Amino acid sequence: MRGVLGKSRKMICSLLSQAPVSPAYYYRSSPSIYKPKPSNRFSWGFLAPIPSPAIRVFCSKPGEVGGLMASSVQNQGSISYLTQREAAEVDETLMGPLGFSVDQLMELAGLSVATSIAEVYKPSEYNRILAICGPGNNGGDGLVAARHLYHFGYKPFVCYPKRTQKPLYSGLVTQLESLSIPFLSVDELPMDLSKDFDILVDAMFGFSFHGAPRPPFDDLIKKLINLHYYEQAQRKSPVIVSVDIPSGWHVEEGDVGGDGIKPDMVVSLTAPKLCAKKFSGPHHFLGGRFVPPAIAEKYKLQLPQYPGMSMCVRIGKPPQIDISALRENYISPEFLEEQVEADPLDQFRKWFDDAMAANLKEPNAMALSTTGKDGKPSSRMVLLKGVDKDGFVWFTNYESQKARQLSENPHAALLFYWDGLNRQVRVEGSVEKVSDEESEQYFHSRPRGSQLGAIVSKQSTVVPGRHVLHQQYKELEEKYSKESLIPKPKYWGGYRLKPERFEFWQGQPSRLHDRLEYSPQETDGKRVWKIVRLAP
Ligand SMILES: NC(=O)C1=CN([C@@H]2O[C@H](COP(=O)(O)OP(=O)(O)OC[C@H]3O[C@@H](n4cnc5c(N)ncnc54)[C@H](OP(=O)(O)O)[C@@H]3O)[C@@H](O)[C@H]2O)[C@@H](O)CC1
Ligand SMILES: Cc1cc2nc3c(=O)[nH]c(=O)nc-3n(C[C@H](O)[C@H](O)[C@H](O)COP(=O)(O)O)c2cc1C
Ligand SMILES: Cc1ncc(COP(=O)(O)O)c(C=O)c1O
Ligand SMILES: [K+]
Repeated sequence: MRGVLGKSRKMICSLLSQAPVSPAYYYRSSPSIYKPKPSNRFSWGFLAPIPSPAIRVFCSKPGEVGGLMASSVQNQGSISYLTQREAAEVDETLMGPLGFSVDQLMELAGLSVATSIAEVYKPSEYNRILAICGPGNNGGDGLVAARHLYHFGYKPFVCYPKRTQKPLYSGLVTQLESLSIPFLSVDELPMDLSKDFDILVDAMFGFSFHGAPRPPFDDLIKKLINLHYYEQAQRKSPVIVSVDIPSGWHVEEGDVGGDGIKPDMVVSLTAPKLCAKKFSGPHHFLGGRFVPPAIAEKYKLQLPQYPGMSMCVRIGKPPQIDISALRENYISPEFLEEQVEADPLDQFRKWFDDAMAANLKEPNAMALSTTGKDGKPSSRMVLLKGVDKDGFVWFTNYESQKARQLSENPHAALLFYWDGLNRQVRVEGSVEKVSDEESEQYFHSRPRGSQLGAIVSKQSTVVPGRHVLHQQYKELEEKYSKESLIPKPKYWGGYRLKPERFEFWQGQPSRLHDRLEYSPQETDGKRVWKIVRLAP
């Protein structure tokens, strides 16, 4: 595989176009409607000459996508949908000339399903999962997903009535058994699935489904359909997550009779199949982050970008958000008086180190709140650039709105929020400018572009347009092109807040948070920090 992928994309394409049908396709666990395979009908060369989109169809409207999880939402212009045949061709190409094994693809597919579920349904609220797995690779994806979900903190159960006797599948079963994940037979399943499970993973059939579902899957699908009636009767019912295809749906036409299952989430794999256009549930995700550019190019596949290192990406319209229902239940270690540092600065450093270790983005970003003589507060983010016994330092423009307010009222509040650690730190005190030398020194440590930016920006004044800033920046770039040192403008420098009060907040369940406040006290002529607990 490394040999093939190590070649240039051009070479891979030509290699693919000559490739015979992959024998690997036959290694897949289950028969499919494409067997027996004609010798070259589904080879790479078959699709290549079709000039215009056989595969790509329509898309969600630009701008329509947005939503709950910034990390996972993509605003795609267009997305390709695959026919049943094309899905199988992509599959066989991946596992033929591109050197993937079924095990690899299944592992990545199952992981994508698990991460998609975890993006939407938190284990604290949706814990009990039943994965209903079919006889083919869709079922295999379900088995893999169940294992990952276990490790993510869910409690999975598996119903796998038609087992495939291949090492890949028996291995997946053994792995689940070693985690003591219960396997339930169809008879052991309750008539009504609504009471015992929070999430039902529908991994019965994928893109090789055809005809009408045969036993025992016909009844299993009915059980999922029945849940819809509980929902209509306002009874709590588990959510249904369909892997790749809602089982029982026609792979291209969708829910033809309108009486099929109505999943809450579909996780399309590799690329959505045509039936996914008919999906109107709230959560449509794409998984299977393994499509090499050569395949995407050759098939003119338009797929969304996966954000960061994510294994899944939300596609389609995001659900309507009920803002009043957005909430987290914080679960953290206890934060007790006995454990905290006597000096709040040491405590701050400890928590700051934790935020660094947790890889949080810009843990030094803090909200700075000020008020002028009118007493009207205003807040904005600034970056902490130093902290020691003398206080908390940041840099800014001395003619900005905040600077005006600080000149009128030299008191301010700082706020750090470290999401992921469920922590907040509040610092309040008096503010003064840092020395000119300190500002000079810091100014020259900044990237050249930021130094020029500081000269350009008459911070908080009205600008006629972005072009004005760019023009001035360009002129300054030329002006200083031969100078090694850019002079710091006199209107730019630092402030230092000398703390008079600290509060360390650690989020806890049921809103019973820990809040420890430090305030200075004179004892025997000595200034010490008094620590008290505040009600949450
Ligand atoms: N790159 C990719 O594409 C990747 C694909 N991946 C996954 O593979 C899935 C496709 O897998 P697949 O080809 O094994 O077929 P799948 O749909 O699971 O089931 C076929 C089985 O169902 C049976 N069956 C069919 N109709 C039936 C009926 N009416 N009633 C009862 N049984 C019926 C059929 O039996 P047969 O009819 O042939 O006798 C056969 O046993 C795909 O959707 C995705 O999830 C990922 O793992 C990785 C990347
Ligand atoms: C994460 C973040 C960090 C920022 N850091 C600074 C900073 O260190 N100094 C600064 O002057 N502005 C910084 N800004 C911009 C300020 O939030 C603000 O827009 C600007 O200082 C003007 O505020 P004012 O009009 O209230 O004076 C930052 C903004 C963000 C979002
Ligand atoms: C206007 C402004 N000034 C200063 C800063 C702090 O930047 P630096 O880290 O380069 O000092 C920022 C950071 O976002 C900023 O937006
Ligand atoms: K399915």
